[in-house]
Amino acid sequence: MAHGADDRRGAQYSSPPCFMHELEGHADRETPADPAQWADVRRWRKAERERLIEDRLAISAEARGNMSAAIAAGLDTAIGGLRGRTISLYWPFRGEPDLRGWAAGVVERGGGVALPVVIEKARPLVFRSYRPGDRLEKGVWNIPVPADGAEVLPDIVIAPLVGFDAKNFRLGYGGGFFDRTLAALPRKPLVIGVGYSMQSIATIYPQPHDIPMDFVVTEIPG
Ligand SMILES: Nc1nc2c(c(=O)[nH]1)N(C=O)[C@@H](CNc1ccc(C(=O)N[C@@H](CCC(=O)O)C(=O)O)cc1)CN2
Ligand SMILES: Nc1ncnc2c1ncn2[C@@H]1O[C@H](COP(=O)(O)OP(=O)(O)OP(=O)(O)O)[C@@H](O)[C@H]1O
Repeated sequence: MAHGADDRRGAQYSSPPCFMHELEGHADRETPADPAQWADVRRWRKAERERLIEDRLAISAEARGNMSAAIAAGLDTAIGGLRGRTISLYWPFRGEPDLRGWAAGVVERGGGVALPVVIEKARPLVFRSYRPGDRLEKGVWNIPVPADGAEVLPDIVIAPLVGFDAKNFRLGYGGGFFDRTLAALPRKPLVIGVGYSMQSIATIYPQPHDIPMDFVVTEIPG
C-alpha cells in the first residue's frame, strides 16, 4: 500500500511535453528554476490535472467506497499507534477518497484530527482541530472547514493528491498550498499522500518549490 520510490504499478505514461529530452535524468528538486521551462511545466500540469480529475470523477461511488476503505486500512498499517498524535485529514471533494469514517476511528483511538483551512490564496494553510459532529462553515472554494476549531500543528499530514510520481512528488489542484505550508511549518510533519493507483504518473517534473511526500497510500496493498 505504501508506494516506494521505485514502485510504478498502475503508472500511466501520458504524452511527454516537448521539453522532456532536456529534463530527463536530472529532473529533481535541485533543478534551478527556469522561467521558460516552468511555463511549459505549468501548462503540462494544467492539462494533466484536468485529465486525472476527469478520470477520477468517472469512478463509480461503489468503487470509490471500496478503495477508500482499502486506503483507510493501509493508513492504519502505515501509521500504527494514534494515541496523542494529531493527524490532518481533509473534507473530500471532486472524487477524492472519503476518509471521514476513518477520522472518527482516529478520535475513538485517542488521536486528534485537524482539517486544512485556506486563509488566503498564495498563503500557507492553517490546520484547525476537528471532531466528528463539530460545526463546519464554508471556506474558500466552498470547502467545509471547522468553524470553531483551535489552530493546531499536525504530527502527520494526509495530503489528497491529483497525481503522484515515482519519487513521491505530489500534483495537487495547482494552488501550491501544501508546498507553501510544509515550507513554513516550524517542524516537518510526516506527509502521507493518499489517492488511487490510477493517479500514478511517471514524473510531475519537480520544481525547486515541490516538496516530496514521505510515502503514498493507495488502494493496492503495499
Ligand atoms: N479536500 C481537500 N481539501 C483541501 C485541499 C485539497 O487538496 N483537498 N487543499 C490542498 O491544497 C486545500 C485547497 N486547495 C485548493 C486549491 C485549488 C482549488 C481550485 O479550485 N483552484 C482553481 C484554480 C486555481 C488557480 O489556478 O488559481 C480551479 O481548480 O479551478 C481548490 C482547492 C485545502 N483543502
Ligand atoms: N513555498 C512556496 N513559496 C512560494 N510559492 C510557492 C511555494 N510552493 C508553491 N508555490 C507556488 O504555487 C504555485 C502552484 O504550485 P504547484 O503547481 O506545485 O501546485 P500544487 O502542488 O499542484 O497545488 P496544491 O498544493 O494547492 O494542491 C506555483 O506558482 C508555485 O510557484
